Amino acid sequence: MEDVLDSAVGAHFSGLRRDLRRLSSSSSLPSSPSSATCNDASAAAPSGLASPAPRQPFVIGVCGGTASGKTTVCDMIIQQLHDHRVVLVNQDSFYRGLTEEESEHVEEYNFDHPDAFDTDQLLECMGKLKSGQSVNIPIYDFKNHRRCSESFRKVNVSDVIILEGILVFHDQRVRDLMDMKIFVDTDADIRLARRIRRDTVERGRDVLSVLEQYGRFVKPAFDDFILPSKKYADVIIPRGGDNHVAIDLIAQHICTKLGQHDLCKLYPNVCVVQTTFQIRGMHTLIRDREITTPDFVFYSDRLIRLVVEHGLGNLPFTEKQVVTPTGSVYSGVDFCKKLCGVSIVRSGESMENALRACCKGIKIGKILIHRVGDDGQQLIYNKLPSDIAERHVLLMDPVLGTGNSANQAIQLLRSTGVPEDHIMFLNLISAPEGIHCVCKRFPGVKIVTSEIDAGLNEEYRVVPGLGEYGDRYFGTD
Ligand SMILES: Nc1ncnc2c1ncn2[C@@H]1O[C@H](COP(=O)(O)OP(=O)(O)O)[C@@H](O)[C@H]1O
Ligand SMILES: Nc1ccn([C@@H]2O[C@H](COP(=O)(O)O)[C@@H](O)[C@H]2O)c(=O)n1
Ligand SMILES: [Mg+2]
Repeated sequence: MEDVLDSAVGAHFSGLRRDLRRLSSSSSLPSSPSSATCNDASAAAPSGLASPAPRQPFVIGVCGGTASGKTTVCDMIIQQLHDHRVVLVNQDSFYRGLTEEESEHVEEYNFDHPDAFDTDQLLECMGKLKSGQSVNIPIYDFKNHRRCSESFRKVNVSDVIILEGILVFHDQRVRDLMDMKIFVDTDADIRLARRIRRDTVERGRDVLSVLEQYGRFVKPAFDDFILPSKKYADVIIPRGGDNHVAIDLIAQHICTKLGQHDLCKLYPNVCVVQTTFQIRGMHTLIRDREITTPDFVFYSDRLIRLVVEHGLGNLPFTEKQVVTPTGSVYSGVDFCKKLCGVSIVRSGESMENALRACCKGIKIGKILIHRVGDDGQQLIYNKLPSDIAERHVLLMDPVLGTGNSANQAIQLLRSTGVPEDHIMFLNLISAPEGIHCVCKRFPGVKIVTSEIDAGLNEEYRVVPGLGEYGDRYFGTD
């Protein structure tokens, strides 16, 4: 046991960028984005996975004058949210089709008035999407001012719904659906220039008709309906798609919101590594009972490394300046040096290599907890660095189940003088019961995990879980 207590030569580790700590994520189900094909059933979300109760999608409203760059901004946000399922719903899809008579006098028709849209149908579709049902959305043809009678766009359930259109802030019922409202603010002359180009190139109009429509309907409607709705915006983006800073900030905010599992909101010290398809894929592999031991070890190691890096990224740091080989000053940060690992034997030992790989020469202590009966836990062994009370402690156990072992280990660390807020518990999967148990008793302890599972079964095993982790990792199953 003594062998594992390496002599520390100052921790040296590669931490994640500190700002990533805000981008924690839940175990929501990444899947392919919604299909955008006509009459086409798209890929369904995978079923039977380790998701908590389904959460309502995050709804973003994007409003702004014609040709302000709404669609462009939405596309840029979607690109940045590539790890999440995002669907774009255009208010334009809900334009009422013109009757024969209206078509004959199309130049008289006001496409910029709220009555031009079937808002009830939009509300019905949005309501279904919010409640997790897929919907068929009409396809509108700007050339003949009608909806396509045979085709529709099937939109599937998703993590984020972006609703975009000139009048999406006009109706309070539509506004009430939104978790975030963005107004794209672009100069009127730029918008008119873009509109002329777009409508002549893409919508089969001539310049004169565009100018005529603009002066008669588009501009007055902007002044009467769109501009007054700007006050409802949470964020105003000047210059539309040219404003990369604003779009980055918005995408980051959405990621943060998406990443907030309900338990993360309840306990601010719970961090879930931001989910990606890679992470989801690795979880799929290690949870598969058919996987071979080498594969289980390989993918567990990859996930553990991510959790460890995420944990290290949450440690305090100090500012530091260095001189680069060009003689310039680089203002950076210095890692927290006083830290150590403690693994809960035996599964926690699987996490030691990742910690060593990140923190050169780190001291790693051990705690062995022997289960006695169903409810009690008895600690039978520990070997910890003598100066542990002065260190930040990364406590490691791949599975947080009931929370009993974790609490017992944390209690032991506390009794050696480690302050609660110097303890970070790293694991791969957490049961909500375990999170409640630890966070209620030790609210200052930080928990970093890669997924929060559904819960515990009657045998106190995490479900869907991944079985006896230690046996699977060390090949003794
Ligand atoms: N930042 C930009 N620079 C140049 N052209 C742009 C920019 N943003 C949008 N456009 C062009 O202007 C037109 C209108 O943009 P779009 O995003 O469709 O606006 P909206 O959806 O608000 O009507 C499109 O042809 C688009 O390619
Ligand atoms: N048949 C139609 C329907 C709508 N319009 C114009 O489209 C504008 C809204 O779309 P944006 O992408 O520009 O937001 C709106 O200003 C309508 O005038 C149309 O010309 N013909
Ligand atoms: Mg558009």
